[in-house]
Formats: sequence, C-alpha cells, structure tokens
Amino acid sequence: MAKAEANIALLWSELARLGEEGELRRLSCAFARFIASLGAAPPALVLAASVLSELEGHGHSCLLLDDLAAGPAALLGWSEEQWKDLARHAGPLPKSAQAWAQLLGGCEQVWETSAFNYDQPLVLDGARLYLRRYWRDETVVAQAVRARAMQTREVDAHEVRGWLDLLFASQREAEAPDWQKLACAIALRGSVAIITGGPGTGKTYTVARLLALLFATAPQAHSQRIALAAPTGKAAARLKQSIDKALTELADKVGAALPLRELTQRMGAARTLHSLLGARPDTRAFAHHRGNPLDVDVLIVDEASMVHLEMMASLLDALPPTATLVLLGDKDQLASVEAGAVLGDLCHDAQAGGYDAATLAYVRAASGEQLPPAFAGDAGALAQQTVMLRHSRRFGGPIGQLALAVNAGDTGRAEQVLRAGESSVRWIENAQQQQLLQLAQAGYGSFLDVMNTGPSGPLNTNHEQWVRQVLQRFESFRILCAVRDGEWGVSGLNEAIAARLAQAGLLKPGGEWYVGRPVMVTRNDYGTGVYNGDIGLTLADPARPGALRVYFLEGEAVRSVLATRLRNVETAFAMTVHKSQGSEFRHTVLALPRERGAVLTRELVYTGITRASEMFTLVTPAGAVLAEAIGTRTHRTSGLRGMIAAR
Ligand SMILES: Nc1ncnc2c1ncn2[C@@H]1O[C@H](COP(=O)(O)OP(=O)(O)OP(=O)(O)O)[C@@H](O)[C@H]1O
Repeated sequence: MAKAEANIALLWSELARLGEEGELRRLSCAFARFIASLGAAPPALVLAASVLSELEGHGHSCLLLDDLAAGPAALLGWSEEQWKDLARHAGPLPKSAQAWAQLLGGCEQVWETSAFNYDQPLVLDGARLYLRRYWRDETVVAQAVRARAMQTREVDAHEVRGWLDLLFASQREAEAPDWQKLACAIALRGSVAIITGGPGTGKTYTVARLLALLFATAPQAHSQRIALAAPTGKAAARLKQSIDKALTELADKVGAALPLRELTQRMGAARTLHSLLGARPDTRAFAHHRGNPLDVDVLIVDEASMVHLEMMASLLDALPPTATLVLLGDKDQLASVEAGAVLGDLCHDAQAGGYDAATLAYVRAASGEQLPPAFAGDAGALAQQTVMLRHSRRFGGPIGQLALAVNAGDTGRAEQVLRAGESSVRWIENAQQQQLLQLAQAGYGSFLDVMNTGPSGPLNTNHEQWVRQVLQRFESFRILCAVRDGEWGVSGLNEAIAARLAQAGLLKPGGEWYVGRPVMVTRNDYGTGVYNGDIGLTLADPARPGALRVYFLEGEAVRSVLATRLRNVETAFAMTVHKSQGSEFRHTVLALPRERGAVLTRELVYTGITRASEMFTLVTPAGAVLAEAIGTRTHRTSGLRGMIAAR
C-alpha cells in the first residue's frame, strides 16, 4: 500500500512536469485527476486516462490496449525513453492487452460494455478504451451505417438500366468500367451510399444523375424531399451551384423524357450541416434528433471528409430510417481537426472494391457494367454501397499528376513533377520568407487593385457587383500553411503579408479592422449567421460613412455583417490547410515549415495541392521537409470499422 501511494505521488509530479514542459496537455493531467477523484485509482489507471485524453488531442477516438501494452510513444509523438520514463513512475504495469483489460475492467471509473452501466466516464469495449462521448458517437455511427448498408431495396434492374443508359448517353470518353454509372445503380438500391474520389472525378456530376434517376424511378418522385448539405457554407453553396448546373445540362440532353426542370426548381438551397440539424446557441444538442427527425427523403452530404465523428453521429441520429443518405467526399483528404476520421474509416475498402457476387450481378443487370475480377471480394455490407470514382476530368495535368504521386507516397515522382518547369506547378526550394511575400503581393494585388479603384457607378446600383468582383478576385489566390505559429505559420505570415501590402501602398492596415482585411470566422455565431470556417473581406459600408462591413461570397450571392459584430475572427491572407478544405483557388500556394512536426503529413500535402484549380506553388524553406511529409501517413486509432463489421 505504502509503495502504491509513493508511486502515485511520483506519477502525479511527473505528469505535472510533462504538462509544464508542454509534452502533455494540461487538460490530460486534469482529466486524469478527475478520474482519480471518482474512486480508487491505481497508477496504471491514471496513466491510461492521461494517455487516452492526450491521444484524443491527436485525433484518435480511442486507445488500443495493444498500443498501451507495447508503449504508445509513437502515437504520443514521444521518444521511447520519454515513455519508459513516465511508465516507470507508474510502477509495474500490465504486460499485455489482456492484463490491461483485466486491470481497467476492475476499476469503478471504467464501464466494460459487457457489464452493468453506471455512466462511468471511461468505456472499455473489448480491447479499446474510450472517453464515453467518443464511444457513444462511434456506436451511433456504426450501428446506423451498418443497419442502412444492410437494408437494400427492391429495384427493377431493367428499368434502371434504361434510365442510366439515357442519363449517361453522352459519355464521350469510354471509361471501363464506368464507375459513375455504377455508383448511381448502387446508391439507388440502398439507404446509404458513399461516393468517394479525388477532385474532378465527377462526384457532383454523378449525384446529379442519381437525383434524376431517383426522380425517374421513385414511387412518389414528385413529392420527394431532397436536401443538400455540406460542413461549411462555402462547400454548401458550391454543391448547390454544381448540382444546378449539372441538372440544367442534363435537362437539355434528356428533353421531354424526364421533366428535370421541375426537380431543379423543387430543390432548395444547400445548407450547412449545423443549420440543417438545427444548431442552437449555447448547446451541443440539435433541434433534430431521433425524436424529431429531419423531414427528408434523400440527403446528399458533400465534403464528407470534413464531417467529424460527433457531427456524423448527430446526422445519422436525426435521419429517418426511410431516408437515403449519400455521402460524397475525397477519402484521402485530411480528416477534420476533431477526433476520428469517419470518411476514411467508412471508405476502408473503397480502393479494392470487395464487391460480393450479389453486388456484381446487380451492377451488371442495373447498369450494364462488368467489374473486373480484381474488384470482387466479400468486404462486408458497407463496401457493397461504396464506390470510388477513379478518373479525374479536370485534374489530368501536372497538378493532378503531383496529387497522384503524393497520394501514392511516391516522393521521387512528386519531385520530378515539381521540377519539370511546367507553368502550372512551381517549387520554390530553400525559400526565404521574402519570396513568399512577393508571391502574396502578386496574388492579392489583383483584388486590392479592384478594391482600391472602388465601385464605378452610382451607389447601390453597382456596389454589389463591385463587391462580388472584389471577392471573386480575392478567392482566386490563397496561401496555405501547415502550421499556425512561426515565420512559416499562419500568424507570422498574416502579419508579414499585411505589412508587405501596406509597404506596397495596396493596403492601409490600422487597428483591428481595416478595409481589405480578409477574415476567417473561428466559431459559429448564430446571431450573425456566420459559421466556423467562413471567409469574408472587410470593406467600407456604403450606407454608413466610416463603418466597415465584412462581405461573404456564397456561390453568386453576397451577404454582409457589420465588422464590429464579428467577435471570433482571424486575419486570413494565410490560412491552414485544414481550414481550406471545401474551397478551391485558381492559384494555391502551399508553404511548409522549416522543421518537420506531427502535423506534416501526406494527407496535408495532398489536400493543399488539390485546392489548386489552375496553378500550384510549393514553398519550402528546407528541402527534406517535403519528402518527410509525404513519408508520414496520418494514423487515427478508431473502433469504427471493427464496430461496423461486428455488430
Ligand atoms: N462523365 C463525364 N462526362 C463529361 N464530363 C464530366 C463527367 N464527369 C464529370 N465531368 C465534368 O468534370 C468536371 C468535374 O466534375 P465534378 O465537379 O462533378 O467533380 P467532383 O468530383 O465533384 O469535384 P470536386 O471534388 O472538386 O467537387 C465538371 O465540369 C463535370 O461536368
């Protein structure tokens, strides 16, 4: 007993030291203290609780007991010595996952899912230790997705084939198999479908055809309620715009065979997931949930890689079982900052296919597509409802080649593309910050010129047009960073860029708000209707001399909020790659830091590159950092796949 007390005192002081040195979040120490306050707390439990909380900060939704037994140094970003040192302070620890399970299962703070539930804060599900919230969210997602994947509908394959042949009639490039056509057939038969693919692979093009197919074949097609949603306002506006465009083109093609204009007119605006679910101030709970489900028959969610675990759980909870959910997204993009990598987990088998005999037969009958044997398998119910689009329509050039090489982990090829001297891809190696500032001046000069010229016509007639033009030009160029701090991070660069633009006479920064200050919203604000990730530009208020407004562009629509009403914003000449998801810029500059850090991964570089539509510039102060980033894959521990397979 005396020995255990001595150990725990040593352990607490070691945890506190690590907290002070920044090796451990203070939150993780505080969480371990909270766990210890709830009952008898052996040092091993204190250690496990602090590691679990720390890993949550790294995006892991749970802690595998195998990792705990083997030593989670790599997951924590520590050296083996650091871990051993801390572990030593906890005294003798269980040597295997089973021994850990036995020890933790015996603690009153831990709920073993096979035992009686007392609402304990820690959950032990087999060999995975969870914070209760994440266990609940993963369980909701896994159960809902699995139930939906297993619930397939009766489809008249002959009828579907007829419609698909018509809807994809103008396919010029013969792609075999036609994954887009196949995706429509698969989505039609289920109450969940996932369509993944890189940029420009036609996810929206395909989903527009899926909507037309549903319209043509659903029993109550004319009263079907279709909702479009995305994690951010910008992504939602883009989705609506692309779907409207695709449906209008399609309406011209199919003519009288299908009154598609009616479908387009009936579809409302795309919304953010927050607004769709009915987010309310000061609470994480939404207005829509199982007891008050969403009023939809078909829900299309774009940019699903940005949807975090808690949001996905809320969405699935609020979706009526009869509704069809279609998730669109690029599984290889960065997952959201929050814990979990939901789309990545759900798309685990997307590349390989793993389609069983029933799916292969259905696909052949309903779409006429014959899948090569390499895609056959038995990867489980969700894989049968998942399709990966593999052919990019507008991304075949050097930017696309670079993205492919990075995604494949082929550093040699990536460097070759970067050095090929193509006008659309550039690499500034061994860069000085000055070079990046030059790029910023050239890139942002375009919007600042129009802004500084001012609206030409009479006030209120041309003001909105001018604002739209300024915003569109601003949206055509962006500097993305991997990190927040330092010379090559968001904060350092924002300051340096504003100073540089001021020096060039393009901008007059002064005080917190000034004309030309681009800002990113960092917190949802229901009062003003702006959401985390929205980007706007500060301009003079035409109605109130001296006042400033922040203007936001959503598709073609412009809306504005008085600058002083926006509380949670930061300057956005430079922004993190994370925050850039869902956006695309004509010229995208990606600045990597000098030092390699935990955030520098292949997924980050891939996401940065794929934000560029016409030109991509990579800026690296030190050469090796690119290769290191490409060689580092994001790993997020989660139990989602296991839960979907098992329950
Ligand atoms: N089968 C096809 N035939 C002709 N054009 C196509 C086809 N599929 C896609 N396209 C065109 O390719 C472009 C990209 O398609 P789309 O916007 O649907 O891709 P996406 O995967 O949704 O891209 P992003 O991830 O950037 O949103 C569009 O202009 C679209 O019209």
